[in-house]
Amino acid sequence: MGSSKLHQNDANCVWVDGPIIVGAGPSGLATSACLTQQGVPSLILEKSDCLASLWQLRTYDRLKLHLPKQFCELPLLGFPHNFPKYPNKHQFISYLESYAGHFSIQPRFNQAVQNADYDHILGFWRVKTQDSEYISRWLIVATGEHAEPVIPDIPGINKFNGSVVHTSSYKSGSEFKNQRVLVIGCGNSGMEVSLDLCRYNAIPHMVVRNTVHVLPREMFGFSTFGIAMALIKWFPLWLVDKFLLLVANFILGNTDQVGLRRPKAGPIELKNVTGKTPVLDVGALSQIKSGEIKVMEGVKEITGNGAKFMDGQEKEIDSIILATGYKSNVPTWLKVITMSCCILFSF
Ligand SMILES: NC(=O)C1=CN([C@@H]2O[C@H](COP(=O)(O)OP(=O)(O)OC[C@H]3O[C@@H](n4cnc5c(N)ncnc54)[C@H](OP(=O)(O)O)[C@@H]3O)[C@@H](O)[C@H]2O)C=CC1
Ligand SMILES: O=C(O)C(=O)Cc1c[nH]c2ccccc12
Repeated sequence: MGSSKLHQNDANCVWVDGPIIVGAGPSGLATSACLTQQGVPSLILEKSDCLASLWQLRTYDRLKLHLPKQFCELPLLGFPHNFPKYPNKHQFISYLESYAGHFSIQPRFNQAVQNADYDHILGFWRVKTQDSEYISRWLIVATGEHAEPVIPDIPGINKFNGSVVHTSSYKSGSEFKNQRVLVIGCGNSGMEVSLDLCRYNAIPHMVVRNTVHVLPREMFGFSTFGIAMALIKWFPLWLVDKFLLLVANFILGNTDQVGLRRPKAGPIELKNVTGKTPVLDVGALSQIKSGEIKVMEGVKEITGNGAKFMDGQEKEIDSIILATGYKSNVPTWLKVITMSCCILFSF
């Protein structure tokens, strides 16, 4: 079974047996594998020329999963046993490639979906890419929340003389040796990139405009995420949040003192309400405490060779890294969501 049989006519119209899945990332692959196991064919349309393009093309060299492997494996086929607790990106990609191979998943690459419309009269989805129209009764959206980088409009940034890159193009601090680097954003990307920069003797200035929950990656040898997921089965959410914060303060100290103020809502409540992920500390915090990573309040303005901050400080800067996160691109191509015939998946 695996990939769908395709019926293509001269007008580049392709009839797909089974669902069309948009996106060959972890969710798309997992969905296709589960359908295959049930004897249902499917077809994955992938914008890029490879699977898991976010992982292959838009992650930095030293990236490791920050959740233990048992929380990141896909259904039906787990990680190889010799993988470490926190697989690196190369291991994760090779796992996804063998996963696709195992289930004979062959995405159609270089197919950027431009428009998906449900024909209510005929009961079909019409999914248009740059060179074909695919038709199926079912559409599965698996393009994730990280399809496009968020590039904020920061006053003066166009006049900056140095380089400006988003974290999705950042590979390693080797390109920033001895530079003063402004890292805008303090999510997991901002923290990990700042740490990587320190390892190459760059001087990161990390902009923190808001509150943030920093938690240790592990508590007493167990992953914080695993502890949180186990406790939430037995205790109310507020109590688990209180426990996590108590232990986090015990292990990390009071993060307020280094300019990382905690939100009023606890880490799990915040994730549930706003989707904001806690930062799992993999070493940046100790670099902040020792002053290697400088925490700056929000940016007011970028100048030709530096930045002015909300608190009135001014700094000379050589490069800027936007660690400002990602967004979904679904609203650009899926105009009407009919929940009964469209399923949204997120890894
Ligand atoms: N090792 C791993 O497994 C890693 C996992 N990840 C995951 O990838 C996902 C994306 O993470 P990430 O790329 O950090 O994105 P996030 O969306 O988590 O963080 C973006 C950060 O940028 C800030 N920001 C956005 N716009 C501006 C602006 N105009 N000025 C100043 N600050 C701004 C946000 O602040 P505010 O809160 O105010 O909006 C926030 O601090 C997360 O789920 C994360 O956990 C990321 C890196 C490593
Ligand atoms: O890494 C992610 O994307 C997460 O969502 C991690 C996460 C969500 N909720 C938590 C609670 C405690 C520790 C980690 C997490």
